[in-house]
Amino acid sequence: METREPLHTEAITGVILAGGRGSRMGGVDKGLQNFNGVPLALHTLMRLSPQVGQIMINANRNLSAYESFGVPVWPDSASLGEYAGPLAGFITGLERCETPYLLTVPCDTPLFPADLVARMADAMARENADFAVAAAREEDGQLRAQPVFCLMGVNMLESLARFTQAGGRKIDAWTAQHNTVIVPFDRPGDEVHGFFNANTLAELHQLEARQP
Ligand SMILES: Nc1nc2c(ncn2[C@@H]2O[C@H](COP(=O)(O)OP(=O)(O)OP(=O)(O)O)[C@@H](O)[C@H]2O)c(=O)[nH]1
Repeated sequence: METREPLHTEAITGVILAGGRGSRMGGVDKGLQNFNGVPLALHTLMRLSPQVGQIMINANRNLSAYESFGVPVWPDSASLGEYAGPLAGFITGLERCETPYLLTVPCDTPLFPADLVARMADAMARENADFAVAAAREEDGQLRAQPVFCLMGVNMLESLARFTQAGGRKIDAWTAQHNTVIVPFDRPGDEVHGFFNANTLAELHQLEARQP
């Protein structure tokens, strides 16, 4: 297989996915919940900004609160119906992206690696892949893909539109249709809790205690 040119991180736009219902957190707007005194989406923004060329937030509520963080904020279009899941945020990101590549990150995983984008971009270029998806070793010792951490070319929009119009809603079912490289983040030195996410307020408080 032919190896592609290196993929420069300036060519990547990061989209912070904060558009969910947050039902396991009692229906609150997850991205606006504080993590060590900083709203989760803003914490994510600060961690992601040095890693990408551009950044935006995908949110469906409290848009002015997100806008106060100083980056573009885009809600999902109505085309898939309300709260269609993370792929609705992928579509929004791909439609609004002004660079050749888009990286998705959730707003509820505040300790994700500082070298996330560089390693995903390297792997994608090395394998000449359509997608790079992060993987992390979970508490049971298994290495599992974290499909919401996904790097792709903006040319994937057409494929995603087709997939979702046919009723598809699962990220991994979509990426499986293409050439995907899984990028493990389990080297010695990688933060063990890097991909722990907070679905409930109790999990959010547990994560605060793990902040290095
Ligand atoms: N744009 C958009 N993003 C979503 C939607 N649903 C989930 N997400 C995002 O996808 C990521 C993973 O979401 P989940 O934890 O599965 O869903 P959630 O809505 O945040 O929380 P629960 O309702 O408790 O499942 C989060 O970053 C969410 O903000 C949606 O309908 N639209």
